[in-house]
Parts: sequence; structure tokens; C-alpha cells
Amino acid sequence: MADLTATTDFIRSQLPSELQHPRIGIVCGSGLSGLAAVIHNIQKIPYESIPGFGTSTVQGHHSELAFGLLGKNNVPVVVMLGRFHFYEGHPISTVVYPIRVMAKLGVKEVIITNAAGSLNPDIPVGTIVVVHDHLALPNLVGTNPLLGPLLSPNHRRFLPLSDAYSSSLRRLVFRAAHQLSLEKSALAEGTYAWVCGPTYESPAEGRFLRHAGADVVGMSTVPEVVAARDEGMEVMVLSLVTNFVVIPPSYWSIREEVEAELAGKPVVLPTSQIVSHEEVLAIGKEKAEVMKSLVQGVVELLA
Ligand SMILES: O=P(O)(O)O[C@H]1O[C@H](CO)[C@@H](O)[C@H]1O
Ligand SMILES: Nc1nc2[nH]cnc2c(=O)[nH]1
Repeated sequence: MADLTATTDFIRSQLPSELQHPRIGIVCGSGLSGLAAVIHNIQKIPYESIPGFGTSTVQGHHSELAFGLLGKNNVPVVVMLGRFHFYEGHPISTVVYPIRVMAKLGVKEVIITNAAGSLNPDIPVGTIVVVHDHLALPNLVGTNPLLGPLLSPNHRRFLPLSDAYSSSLRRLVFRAAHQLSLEKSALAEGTYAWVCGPTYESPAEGRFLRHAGADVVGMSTVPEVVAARDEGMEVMVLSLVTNFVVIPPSYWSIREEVEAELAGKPVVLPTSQIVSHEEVLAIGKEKAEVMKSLVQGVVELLA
């Protein structure tokens, strides 16, 4: 891992003193970097210039670390305008490096956003899911960001994750939503499944994740959550549902379809939907305002 002190020294050298000690860290997911528009006194540092950072290569992810003041009460924040995904080929330590940098800069709470597919018929596209738990298949089978030697004697060897998603921060989301007069249906609570990607789920994988208890699925966030907890920070995650994961019934049979055709019986084909990153970004754009207001509302309540 790169040297955290060198990274934070470099970052501070690029900032005026009032922005050097951010209180809250924010990660903007696919298509959700519009938050930058409401940050006052914003200063952006390109990822490629920061020691230890990779470059975010995914469409809809800017590749800049922003510092500034957010909300009516001018809370100093550090914002990742774009993140690193494991599927981009970054080592898992690089994926979570900015989170460790946030901790080193003094951040105590991290708000993480992402775009995700819904596995739950009760959670439609456009809903913002307040994540209360996760299912991390990569963590369970060997792609855990905490694999390897302890970073310091202060880090724990066995990190519990039963309380990873702060209940007090989750409460604040619903309070902020109330202040914004959001409809009840705008928010849901649920479990996020982290998959490596970059493929979207096959129907059987979608069914599997749903049966395992996940409500939404995406290719990010959980490594950041794990690293943030490892650094002792409080975490809140908001997933914007940008699409449905297609889960046709497993009993659909092409043989029965052909036999029905040959027998001259009516054939009802399952509706087919193919998810795309363009669709993900389009919904992100549509819902950017709500996400922005919600994050800003939580920051105002927190500080
Ligand atoms: O999780 P974020 O970065 O919001 O992006 C989500 O959208 C992309 C797929 O469309 C994947 O990267 C997935 O993880
Ligand atoms: N894995 C996964 N990631 C997503 N990100 C946005 N939508 C999806 C999805 O359907 N599946």
C-alpha cells in the first residue's frame, strides 16, 4: 500500500487551510457526482495526481477528489467524484485506499452512494435504498480488503461487521427525507449484495442472490464499507435502484414453447429486459436531485 502520510501531506498542500480537515467523507456512485454542484468553495484534485490513487475508468465516474463546504451549516467535506472498482483491475487495496485517506484526514463519518439493480419486486426503479446489511460473496471466498498483514497494531485482526451500517446515521436519512417532504415510497431499507462484476447477473444468479436475502445488487461499496469500519469510521450507504435484475421463472421451457407452437396453441413469451450501463446512468441523472438533497440533508443534521 502507498504511504498514507505522503498522500495526505500532498492533498493538504493543494488546499486552503479551511478545507484541510474534512469532517464527513462522501463517495459518489455511478452518475451521482452531481453533488459537486452544491459544494461551496470547491477544490478538486485529479486522482491521477494523488500518490497511491488509481484512475476511475468507468463512464459516469469523474476521477477527482473534491473538498469544500456542504449544506446550510458549511460542513467541511471530502467527496470522491467517482470510485475505483475491483473489476477495473485495481488491486483491492487501491479500491479502498481513498477511504483510508479519508480516515487519515480526520473524517469520522462516511456516506457512500451507488447505483444498484433491484432483486426485490417491492423495490421499484427510482427508489433509494437505505442499506442496513450486506451480502459479500467475494469477501467470503477470498477477495476481502482486509486480507494480509495488519496495517498497524491499532487495526483489528478480526473485524466484526454485525453493526457495519450505523443505525443512528440511518435514522438521520429518514429524518432528512421527512424534512424534504419526500414520499414514503421514495425510500426503502434493504440488504446490498456485492458482486465483482463487470458482468451483470444471469437470471440464475439473480434468483440465487434474492433467495440468499439480498434486495439490491451492485459491483462496489462493500470493500469501502469494510475499510471504513476497519478505520473506525461510521458508515451510511444509499443505493439508487437504476434497474430491475431480470429474474424470469426457472421453469420457463423453450421445449414447451416449441411444442405449443407446433400444436397451434398460443404462446406467451416472458418479457425480456436487458440491463445496460446507459440505463443505469439515465436513472442516476433523473434521480440526482433527490440523492443530492438527501445527502445534503443528512450532512446538515449530522454536523
Ligand atoms: O456501484 P457504482 O459505482 O455506483 O456503479 C454501479 O453501476 C455500474 C454498472 O452499471 C457498476 O460499477 C455498479 O457497481
Ligand atoms: N451487479 C449489478 N450492478 C448494478 N449496478 C447497477 N445495476 C446493476 C445490476 O443490475 N447489477
